[in-house]
Amino acid sequence: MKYVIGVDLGTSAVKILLVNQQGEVVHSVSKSYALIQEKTGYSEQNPEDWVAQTTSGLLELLSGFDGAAEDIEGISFSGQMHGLVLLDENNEVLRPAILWNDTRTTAECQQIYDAVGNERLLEITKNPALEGFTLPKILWVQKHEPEIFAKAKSFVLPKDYLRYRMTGKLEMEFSDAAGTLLLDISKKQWSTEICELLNIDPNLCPPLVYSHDEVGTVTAEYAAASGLAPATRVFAGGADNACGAIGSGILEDGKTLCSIGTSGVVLSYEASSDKDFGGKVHYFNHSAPDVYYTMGVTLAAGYSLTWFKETFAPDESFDDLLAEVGTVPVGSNGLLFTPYLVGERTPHADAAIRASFIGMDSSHRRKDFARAVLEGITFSLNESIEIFRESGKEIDTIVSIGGGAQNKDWLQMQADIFNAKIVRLTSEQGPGMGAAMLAAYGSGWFASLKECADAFLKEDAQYEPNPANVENYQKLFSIYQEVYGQTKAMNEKLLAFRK
Ligand SMILES: Nc1ncnc2c1ncn2[C@@H]1O[C@H](COP(=O)(O)OP(=O)(O)O)[C@@H](O)[C@H]1O
Ligand SMILES: O=C(CO)[C@@H](O)[C@H](O)COP(=O)(O)O
Repeated sequence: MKYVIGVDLGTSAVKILLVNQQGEVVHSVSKSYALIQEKTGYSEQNPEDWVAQTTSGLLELLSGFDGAAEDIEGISFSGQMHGLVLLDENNEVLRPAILWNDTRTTAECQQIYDAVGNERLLEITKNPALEGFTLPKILWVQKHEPEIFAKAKSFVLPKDYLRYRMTGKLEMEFSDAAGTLLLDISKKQWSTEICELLNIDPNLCPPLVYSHDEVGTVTAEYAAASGLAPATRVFAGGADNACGAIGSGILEDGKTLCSIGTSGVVLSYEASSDKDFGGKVHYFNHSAPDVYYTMGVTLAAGYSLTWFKETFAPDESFDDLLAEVGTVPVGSNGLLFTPYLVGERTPHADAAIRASFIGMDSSHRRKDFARAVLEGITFSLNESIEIFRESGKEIDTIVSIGGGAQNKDWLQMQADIFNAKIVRLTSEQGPGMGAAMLAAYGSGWFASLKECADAFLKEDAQYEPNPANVENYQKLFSIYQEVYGQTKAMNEKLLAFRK
């Protein structure tokens, strides 16, 4: 039997899947790492932690594997998007990585609009300047840490750095490059125009490859450290949302995905780059060759739940914390939560907004708060679904993945709030499975990713919307939508009091 490995370098943890030729996950390991949040709006990680935890995860995975390391034909990656890893001339990391949920760069977004112009930026990149994207982070380092920036010879994204440490070779692939705001997404080339307008040396941008491209094999040094065989073929991999789409079979028109990880995403397949969403949703290159996807992003989706657990139930598991949410009625007995803990992206690109609980009553107990948190996250994702429906997309079935797909009450809530059938696959680990599928396709096991998806992906359960709940949630959703406008100015005044 032959195998492939999919490595999902997430924000909360690296998840490693060993997958056989039938698409079965025969072994998986997860290793977590911390976020560094020194100030409000800041979010960083140490790239060495990603490497150390992946290496230790691979060692654990291989020690529990009864085949030979040589049976593992290929490895590929899925990575948290947009995070800036700056490297010097020896490819040494110059500073901690600045992550996708770091929103310190509002001034740099304005700098981009001033230099490039809103319309031209949209023409080239198909996206607006958002704090989370990589280019504003590069400009922030250029302005605030000039001595570090002077030493920078290249930049990569999180999983590209991890892959570099395995192969000794530096590349970026199209699906992650799309989230830098430096890629001409239709031409699939770095935009020298944007680089010149912002005084960025285009040589900082690494060579571009496709997600399924073989970029080398594992170095002898990394093989010795991880237990992998040196002949293991390494494939470039993709942005976690692009890989999540592959791992959920979002490979043709009309397919929609909801992913609740640290962030939350509603994603839709696009065959071409010529649709016009006016920048309301992100528009990126897929990890399937030469196609695209659009998506709306909730910055703090699973992160809101994690925050709630760590603050109010640090010693309990997610399952224990959520055990009673099914006994609380729709609407959490009048308690409403907006998940703006670190600002928001879709539909409100706003780094200053913060979260609210509205309607707290002395009768509310922890289970009401827990349900309100789940409902608020799901309402936020529903705002992206509304944008897609308003653009004419028909959304009647949604594949749900990520940590959020582990809870049955939450899956039913998604069906009721999205008013669509929710499908859960046998593995909710879409991005890791997508990465494994890129390795399987790259290794020549299948003629296309679609063929691989047909062989590997299986439905586990379906959740149908309950009409009475749908009606109540529609009323609650319109109240939810008012909260942003009602709290925006107050949050701006509170900015001065934040850490
Ligand atoms: N049993 C569970 N039930 C519901 N949500 C969960 C559960 N376990 C984890 N989560 C949520 O899933 C999130 C992690 O999902 P994951 O897809 O692993 O994220 P990432 O890829 O960002 O590291 C956590 O933030 C948490 O809120
Ligand atoms: O910024 C985005 C997408 O634009 C995030 O979706 C990141 O890619 C992180 O993903 P998770 O760790 O939540 O999976």
